[in-house]
Amino acid sequence: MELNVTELSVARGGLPVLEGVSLSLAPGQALVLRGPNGSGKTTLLRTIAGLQPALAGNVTGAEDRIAYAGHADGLKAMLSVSENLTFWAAVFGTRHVDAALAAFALEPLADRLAGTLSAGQKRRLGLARLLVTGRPIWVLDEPTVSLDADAVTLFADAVRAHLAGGGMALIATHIDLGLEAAVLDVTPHRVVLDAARLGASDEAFL
Ligand SMILES: Nc1ncnc2c1ncn2[C@@H]1O[C@H](COP(=O)(O)OP(=O)(O)OP(=O)(O)O)[C@@H](O)[C@H]1O
Repeated sequence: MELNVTELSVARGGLPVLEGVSLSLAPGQALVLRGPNGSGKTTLLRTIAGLQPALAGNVTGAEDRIAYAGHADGLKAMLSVSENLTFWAAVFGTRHVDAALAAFALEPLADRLAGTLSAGQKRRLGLARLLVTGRPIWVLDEPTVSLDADAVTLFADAVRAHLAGGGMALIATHIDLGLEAAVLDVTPHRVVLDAARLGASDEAFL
């Protein structure tokens, strides 16, 4: 089943950021989002993932099918690496964490408390979580932050394997992951606000 986004308009802090964004993903496909800092990629991904409401437009094919990985890794600091994955596997109703440990070279760290990991190791664990969700659509916001070159390769391999298994991936990234993926530049969809509208937002900065 495809993911379809139609004429989506999204807002952050009460102000419109992007409008008229349409995209679709079929099983086995990846789409890379591009755009300068602050252009609205995170806001778009969060809206597609259902973490915030859209101003206008539709998202279909997303319900209970998206695994979202944002800037925060969402780890339990006082659980070990394997306990973190087991926890998330239970949340998503899956069981096996070994493949996820292996895909991100986490076996040597399996018994380490997540809170003691380096930034790149935490990121690898956060990405390994995707594999235990069992969900077909990966929505990923700057997934390679803190990763070294070897870990970027592991990540790209994991995405390729996911796609080969009929999964889908929507990825905001500033780097070339070497994936066969279509590219959507959000720049033409940016909303240009005048000074009056910029001063009109009273929404809390969350
Ligand atoms: N919590 C917030 N409240 C108000 N405005 C916000 C909030 N978070 C982001 N913004 C603003 O919303 C706009 C879009 O931000 P967003 O994070 O979606 O951009 P981005 O394309 O993901 O940027 P980057 O490439 O730097 O990660 C920016 O102008 C940003 O300053």
